[in-house]
Order: sequence, then C-alpha cells, then structure tokens
Amino acid sequence: MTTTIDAPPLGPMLDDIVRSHRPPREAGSVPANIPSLAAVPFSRFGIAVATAAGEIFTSGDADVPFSIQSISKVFTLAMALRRDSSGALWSRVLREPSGSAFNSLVQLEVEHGIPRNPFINAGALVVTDRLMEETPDAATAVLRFLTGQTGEPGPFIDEAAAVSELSNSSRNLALAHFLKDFGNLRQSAEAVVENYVRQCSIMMTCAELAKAGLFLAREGRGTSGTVVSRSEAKRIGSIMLTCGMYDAAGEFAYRVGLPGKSGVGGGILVIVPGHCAISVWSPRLDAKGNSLAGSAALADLSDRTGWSVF
Ligand SMILES: NC(=O)CC[C@H](N)C(=O)O
Repeated sequence: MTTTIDAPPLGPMLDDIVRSHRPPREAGSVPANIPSLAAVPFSRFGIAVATAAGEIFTSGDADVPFSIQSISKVFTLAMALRRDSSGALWSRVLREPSGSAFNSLVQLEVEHGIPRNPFINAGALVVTDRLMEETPDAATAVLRFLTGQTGEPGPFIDEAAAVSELSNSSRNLALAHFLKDFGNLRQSAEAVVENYVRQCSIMMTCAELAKAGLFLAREGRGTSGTVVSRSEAKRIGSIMLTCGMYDAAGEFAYRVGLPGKSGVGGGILVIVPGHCAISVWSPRLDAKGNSLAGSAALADLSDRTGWSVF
C-alpha cells in the first residue's frame, strides 16, 4: 500500500467519486420484501471515510440516514464474539463462503441446520439468537452499541419499516424454523426474526457508519476502548472479505480488494486495515443484492488510492 490517507487529498477525491458515480437515472432494483426501501430516491449517493487518526471525510448524501440492513451482521458478530470466550458460537455457524443467495434455504437443509457463515441470513439469525440468550431485546443492544461507537445519538431503529418487513418475512421465518428444527436456535423462531428485522432496520448516515466500523481498521480498538481483540478484528475482516458480499464476494474482492459488508438498503462498509473505514450508500441494487453504484465507486476509490489488502 503506497498511497497514504492524505495524498492525494481525500476530500476533493471523494467529491469527484460522488460526481462520477451518483446515478443519473434509475437502474438496478429494490428488495421486494422491504416496502420502505422502494421509496428512497435512486439518485441518493453518499460516501464517508473515517481514518484511524480520527479524521472524517464525507461527500454527497453522507449525512442522510439510510437502512443499514445486513451491515448490522458485522456488528452483531462482533458483539457475540465478545461474549463467546469458549468459541462455542463456531460450532453453530461456519466461516465459509456460501456461493448462494443471502436468503437461500437450500444449503441450510442439506447442511443440517449449520449456516455457512454469519453474514448470510441463516447465520445472522443464529448470532442474534446467541445475543438474545443474555439480552432478549438484542436489537436495542445493537443500537446502543452503534450509538456508543459513533459517539452520537444519531442511529435509530425505523420501527415502522421493521413492522412492514416483519409482515413480509416468510422466508426469514422459514430459515429460523429450519434452524429450530435442527436444534440450532434457543429462542422461538418468531422472537429471533423480530429482533433480526429490527436490527436490520437501524438507520445511520454514511458518516456514522464509517465511525462505527472504525474499530475493525484499528485492530479492534473503538472510539472509547477495545471492542474486540486484535485477532478477532482480523478474523471479522477475513469473513467480510470472503462472505460479506454473499455470492458476489469473489467479484467484489477482485474489483475492490478490501473486506466489505453490504446491505439491501444500498450501503456498503469497507475496511482498510490500519488506515480507515469507508462507507458508501446508493440505494439501487445489482442482482446479488449489493449496491450497484456503491460497488463501482469503491472499485474506483481503491484504484485511485491503492488501498487494498493485496
Ligand atoms: N442482504 C440484506 O441486507 C438482507 C437483510 C434483510 N433484512 C433480509 O433479511 O432480507
């Protein structure tokens, strides 16, 4: 990695990324099961970089809250690992790329209720179930964690969006019932899906999300102390790289070369270990459920800066 944070100047570069990648016309899709996301204008585009040194650079709609959706899976995993000193979580969920859609049922049945990784829906349901063992209202605990990391009261749960997603959650309920049938869920399927959907409905801005993810770029050290150990931070980054973009993880690693986690709200969180956390948001999605313009912008940014783990 030859390029440093401030050369070339990051602020003007981010402005240029926004100019180049903000969608000029409607393209891509919105998720069918989350009605509130269809109402977000296609032309929204924001980007933020939070540096290990404590600086924050933003451009475009970086201060507009959006639904973090599956990006929440990174934070729930970090929270669960903090409570999992025995490593028992890893007997309930694997760490392998799935090569399947994030909400696929097929693999879970064939593989006897052990999800491939914590970043597909089945794996995230197991992680949420683990959090609920100590904290029944896990979604509120996730919100508190994020508020703590951003140092601002900004993040909030869009409860109306959660209610509407919950009434369209047959597939996630099916996954949860499969997990329960295989003995891999302690709480009821309904309670786990409700917490999961509420954690997905957390609203954050790009600036807040980049700040919240910074501990992963700083060997586990967050804004107010250690979040996870150095080796856990490395491992979460490894799972982001191999599984964070579902069945497009290989393509994203090829184009961007950095650990990332997407959500169907159109956000992507990316980690440059030792340097910074980047978040980008553009609401329209490709066929795999990843932000269309967001992925392109990150490929462009990593090419311009040389930021890569390779
Ligand atoms: N990939 C995602 O962001 C999926 C999250 C969404 N809440 C779902 O479960 O379908």
